[in-house]
Amino acid sequence: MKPSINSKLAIIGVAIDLGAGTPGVSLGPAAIRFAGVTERLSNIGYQVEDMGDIVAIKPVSPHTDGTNLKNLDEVARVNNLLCEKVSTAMSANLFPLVLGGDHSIAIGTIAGVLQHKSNLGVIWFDAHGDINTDETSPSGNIHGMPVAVSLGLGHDRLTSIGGTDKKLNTKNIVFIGCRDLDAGERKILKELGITVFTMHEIDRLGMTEVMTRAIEIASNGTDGIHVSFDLDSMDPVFVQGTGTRVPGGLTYRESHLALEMIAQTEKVVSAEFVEVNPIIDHKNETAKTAVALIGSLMGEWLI
Ligand SMILES: NC(=[NH2+])NCCC[C@H](N)C(=O)O
Ligand SMILES: [Mn+2]
Ligand SMILES: [Mn+2]
Repeated sequence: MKPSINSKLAIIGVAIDLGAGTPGVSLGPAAIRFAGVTERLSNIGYQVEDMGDIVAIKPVSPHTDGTNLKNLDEVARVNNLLCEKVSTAMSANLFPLVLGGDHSIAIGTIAGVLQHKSNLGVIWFDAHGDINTDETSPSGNIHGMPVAVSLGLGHDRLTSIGGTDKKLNTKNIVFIGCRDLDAGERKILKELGITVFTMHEIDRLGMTEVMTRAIEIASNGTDGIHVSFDLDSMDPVFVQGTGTRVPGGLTYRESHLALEMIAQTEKVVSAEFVEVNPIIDHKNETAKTAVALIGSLMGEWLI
């Protein structure tokens, strides 16, 4: 089997749970490595360089600057480091595969990729919208905000990461699998005209049609596609080990089919798999699922 994309790959772990409400996703990178991610990718012909983990340190007091943003200082510090690390990997012509950690790390990953790809398309798999700002967030958890930040919306400690001029374009972002959007998020999504394929559209149109449309949106006028995969996009029966489970999600095969179709485009420049929480999991199954999904995105199934 031949890798479908850049054959040199960097694994970057981010051991952080400070952006999430439930502790434990900081152990995600270890769980995914334990489930054999490096071997799996080596077996399909990738040259894998493990760049190790960025480790978050729990602050004494969670609040900063009088905002409702939980752990803002540390989430910002970690994402600045991640932005640099992703950018360094891409400068060395390595495909950055980022392992979470909570979804706040998409802030650093995307900021890093934007240093190299100024017209980046994004396919975002999630039960949630992750497009809250400090003003709309019901929780203050930063993992519910990375899409907004990557568009330049929200607190400047976050939007400044990687440079305020390097942001995503709303017309090239597409969501897959949403089924739990906050009122404020619906408003933002509507105002910005962002395409969302909720579970309703997936049920109606089928995953093949949804992905055909999604790939078109993320490809149109872009210089690459970033895949951000929150394990909670899948149905809870497949992912016990994730903190914000919502019933009625993607099936195992729907998820794989989607990633396989993206792999076939050969336009993927970076990816992240987030919200794997081994503490609440059963026998590391969620990390194993993540590794299998990574295999599909990286072209394992291609003959
Ligand atoms: N990456 C995630 N799992 N995000 C869940 C976000 C939940 C909710 N919308 C919030 O803002 O708090
Ligand atoms: Mn989610
Ligand atoms: Mn998410």
